[in-house]
Amino acid sequence: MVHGRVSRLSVHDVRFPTSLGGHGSDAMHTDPDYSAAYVVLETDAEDGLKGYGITFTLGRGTEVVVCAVNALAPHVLNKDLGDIVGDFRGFYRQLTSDGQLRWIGPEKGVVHLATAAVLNAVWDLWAKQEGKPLWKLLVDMDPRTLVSCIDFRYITDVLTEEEACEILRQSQVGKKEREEQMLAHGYPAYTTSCAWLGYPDATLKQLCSEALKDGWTRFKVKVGADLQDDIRRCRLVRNMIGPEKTLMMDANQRWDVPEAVEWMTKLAEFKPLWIEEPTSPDDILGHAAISKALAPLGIGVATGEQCHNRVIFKQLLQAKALKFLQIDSCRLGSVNENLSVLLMAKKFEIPVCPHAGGVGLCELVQHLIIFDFISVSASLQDRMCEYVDHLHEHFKYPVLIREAAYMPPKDAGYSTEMKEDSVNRHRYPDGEVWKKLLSAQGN
Ligand SMILES: C[C@H](O)[C@@H](O)[C@@H](O)[C@H](O)C(=O)O
Ligand SMILES: [Mg+2]
Repeated sequence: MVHGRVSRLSVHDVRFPTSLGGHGSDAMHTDPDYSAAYVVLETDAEDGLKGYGITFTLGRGTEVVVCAVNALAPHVLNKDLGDIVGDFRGFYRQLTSDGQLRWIGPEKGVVHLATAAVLNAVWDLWAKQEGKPLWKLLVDMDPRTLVSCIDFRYITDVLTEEEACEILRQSQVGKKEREEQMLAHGYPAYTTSCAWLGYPDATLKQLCSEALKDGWTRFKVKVGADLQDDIRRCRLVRNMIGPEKTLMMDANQRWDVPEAVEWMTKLAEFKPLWIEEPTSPDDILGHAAISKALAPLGIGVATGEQCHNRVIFKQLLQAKALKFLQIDSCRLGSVNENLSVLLMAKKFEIPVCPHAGGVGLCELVQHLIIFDFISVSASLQDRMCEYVDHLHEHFKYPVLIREAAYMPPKDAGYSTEMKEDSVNRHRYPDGEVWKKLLSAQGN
């Protein structure tokens, strides 16, 4: 049972110099250093368990998220864990509705990333105390308790608590079989690792042929900076993977609405399943216009990795602005808010294909999507979870990929815990890795 009072919250600025190798680069983020604001929660329970939570950042700015986490800390410190999870909706609302802090959000930007980091740590601790991996904690929870974690404010016009409960009740049928299916075969994944924008063609070719050997059948390519480059790179990848395998494209918000349509019309010959983030993540009607224009070409719009909150997802769904919905475990307000989006997607019959990669996103989001399959969507049709092959070695419970599928984690918790040594070495700016790099740069 859940027990203990939160006695300490610490937060670390942890950065990995991925920009040195062009890893993670796209048309808008040309030099990301995959980073995290990393939260550790301790309690007075004397059970040796701690809660770990991350939110993903790209390097500079992580210090700002760390500040925001510290600003939220008074809401968590000295709280009884049982009281937090016993009224999780209330606690979520307390964090996101702080009468002063909400002015610098609300439920968006830095303060929401900080909320995600803190709540991810709470979920990790809860699952650890229950001795279950997070996905299993969620799968075993009765519908009433699950929905009691969700703040339905601003979404009751499309999803009420009763409807959410009903969706979960209906999906009880066949749950056991789906859990067995996940344990045996895992959740299908696609890879983004081969075709970051900063990779030269030779690297792209080599990584693509390795991925094919490893059994990958779905590939995502970064596009959007230069049309001729895109045509060359997409042709290269399509030729290597053949006509049957799946290709996705990701523009990371590079285009205006008409530009997105024109550009994608020129890339249509490579038969992409989707174009991801064609324009500003805030432009709901723009996404709808692009979706409509590209539908006759068989190209769907995917978005969500920079979608602020459940309200924007609600409107994207209402406006028929997307064909694939990409939840993010660290941008939305943790599991609580993600649950509401999974349930809305189910209601609108839109497949969820989570955003992952970064540092730790694969570790976290696998729990959500496995839960989604078992307890909400009950379908694998048009669904897959992103995978990126970076930085897993820094995690205590790294993802396990088998035959291009995420195998359900077995360890208790939310797989958020990093190795202590990795954290120490990559702490910014005084960890060993950064001390060396910064002094080499003359800083
Ligand atoms: C800066 C990052 O690597 C992004 O390019 C990445 O999250 C990407 O959009 C993705 O879909 O994986
Ligand atoms: Mg993307």
